[in-house]
Amino acid sequence: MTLWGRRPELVDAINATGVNGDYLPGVQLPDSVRATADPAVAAREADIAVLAVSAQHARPLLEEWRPLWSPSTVFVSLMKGVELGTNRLMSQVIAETTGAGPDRVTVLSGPNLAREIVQRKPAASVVACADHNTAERVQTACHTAYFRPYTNSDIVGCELGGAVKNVIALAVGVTDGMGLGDNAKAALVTRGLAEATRLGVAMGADPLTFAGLAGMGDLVATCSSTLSRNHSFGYRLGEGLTVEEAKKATTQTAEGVASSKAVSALGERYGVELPITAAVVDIIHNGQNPTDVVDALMSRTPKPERFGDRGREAGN
Ligand SMILES: NC(=O)c1ccc[n+]([C@@H]2O[C@H](COP(=O)([O-])OP(=O)(O)OC[C@H]3O[C@@H](n4cnc5c(N)ncnc54)[C@H](O)[C@@H]3O)[C@@H](O)[C@H]2O)c1
Ligand SMILES: O=P(O)(O)OC[C@H](O)CO
Repeated sequence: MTLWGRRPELVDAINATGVNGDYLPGVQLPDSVRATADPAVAAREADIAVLAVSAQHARPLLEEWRPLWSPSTVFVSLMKGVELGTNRLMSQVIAETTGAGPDRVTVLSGPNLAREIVQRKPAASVVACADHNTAERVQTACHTAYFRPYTNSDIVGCELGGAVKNVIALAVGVTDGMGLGDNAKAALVTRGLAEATRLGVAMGADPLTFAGLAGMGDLVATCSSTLSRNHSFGYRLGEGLTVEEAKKATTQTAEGVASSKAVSALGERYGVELPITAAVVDIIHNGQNPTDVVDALMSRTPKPERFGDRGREAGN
């Protein structure tokens, strides 16, 4: 297994010690992992390419790498973000930049905090692909005694579940940082799930996907874990840090920060009301005060929890 990294000094350190000290200090990587700073070496003979850079940086890299892939390489996106500007899901970015058809583009999404996985604690996930055989191939490749992947044909639902949960985790982090309690957290998780489901259904996803690992599962993990970068980022804002201060204090990617704007734009494009996402955008991108935003969210017009019995929900 070959791991590509940007910085030659980190690549050399990984090969010399078997440890990625900048991202996973203290974790011994399997002997089978070799690192390289040369993307051509990593792509050469790659049957399966796992893509895990931050979502806003994926397109330029993939464009640069376009000539490197074999025509049969299967792509697995771990990226839980939506591209700013185009509002494209990562599977769409991968398809556009590699030329791969739907049978070669998969998404792996679920409650998968990296630190717990490298500690080999049990986790489950979903491999989504339009082609069931490809999904099964990736499922087999990553199934271990401590990692249990399920297949799913709903790529849009799985991907959107992963991207929207980051935005909701930011919101939960804010209310946790403000000391607003567990009722507020439960309300945001539940209505956040409704928000993700509404948008997903409008985009052609199966609503039941959001009750699964890539929906509810990932919301629970991300909104309740101190390991979550999105939750931690929101928490800092809730404690009173400015957005710039929170960015400085965050060394890894909190995808929801940029993606909140893209998710909000998707809501506008598909005519879906996303009030929690709008609240996160107001705090992070429009300079609004968290206390005012929470007040505004709570004082919205009262609504039924659901309209009718066909799963169409009111805005929350
Ligand atoms: N860490 C997790 O627990 C976890 C779990 C599931 C999914 N993900 C998803 O995986 C993706 C990556 O997250 P992460 O945790 O690895 O983030 P990270 O911040 O730890 O690492 C991001 C990586 O992208 C690289 N990168 C940053 N800017 C770059 C650029 N301009 N060009 C090339 N490379 C660049 C960095 O060098 C780094 O290796 C995100 O979409 C995240 O949502 C993360
Ligand atoms: O640390 P976060 O907030 O990016 O979340 C990591 C994973 O997506 C959890 O499944």
